[in-house]
Amino acid sequence: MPERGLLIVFSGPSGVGKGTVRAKIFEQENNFKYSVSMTTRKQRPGEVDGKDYYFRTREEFEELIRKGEMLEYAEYVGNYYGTPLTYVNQTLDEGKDIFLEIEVQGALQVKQKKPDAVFVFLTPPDLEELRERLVGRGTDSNEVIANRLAKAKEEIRLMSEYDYAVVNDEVELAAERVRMIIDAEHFRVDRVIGRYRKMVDDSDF
Ligand SMILES: Nc1ncnc2c1ncn2[C@@H]1O[C@H](COP(=O)(O)OP(=O)(O)OP(=O)(O)O)[C@@H](O)[C@H]1O
Ligand SMILES: Nc1nc2c(ncn2[C@@H]2O[C@H](COP(=O)(O)O)[C@@H](O)[C@H]2O)c(=O)[nH]1
Repeated sequence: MPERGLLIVFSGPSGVGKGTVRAKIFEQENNFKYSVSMTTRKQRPGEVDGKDYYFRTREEFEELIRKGEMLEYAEYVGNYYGTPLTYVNQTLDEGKDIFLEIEVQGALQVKQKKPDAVFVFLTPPDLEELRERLVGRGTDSNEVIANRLAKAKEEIRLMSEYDYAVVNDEVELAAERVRMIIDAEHFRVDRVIGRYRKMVDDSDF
């Protein structure tokens, strides 16, 4: 049996740069898998179904919740977002690391169900910079931006639930910090001890 992969939960307020930092990490790292989320939000121009998100109706999403097929889900600013369970479990069973990019309510559910996951919170240098990033991205109305900023304050208050806080001042630096955290997590004694115990138990001398 391969050692189980690492489940990395990557959160932070909308617009902080999670997607941007994740893309930078994935440029240099091809051992990770990415969990494509499901949402009922409207598809933005350029977004691809099955790559950026699985875009579904509320009815379809609620049916999957009923069938127990979501690892976690949350309502965020009027839409459902969630993580399909099967792909995550399959990937971990294959011994590969998997990256979830999700908001805080969902992350707290994962913490209950998969306590050995690694929880990383990406922070903005300050709230004004966060607002500028949301405005600069140009994907949301002023009303949606105001709602997302209000959510951001709640989310930052819950940062203490995470294992690591990484500031996204510069994309390259933030990506390097997250990579270092993941590397270090691979060397945790509780992850490798089982292999060494077996080696010692099975040896003839
Ligand atoms: N370090 C940075 N410095 C300046 N701008 C940044 C930085 N990181 C990301 N951005 C910009 O901020 C905007 C938001 O980034 P991104 O879409 O990656 O955020 P997100 O956290 O994934 O948002 P959401 O949670 O809503 O999906 C983008 O326009 C991106 O180019
Ligand atoms: N709980 C979950 N949150 C998710 C998931 N996928 C994305 N998200 C978060 O939702 C907000 C808004 O995203 P946007 O694409 O509309 O800007 C953001 O914080 C995402 O990280 C998920 O599967 N579960």
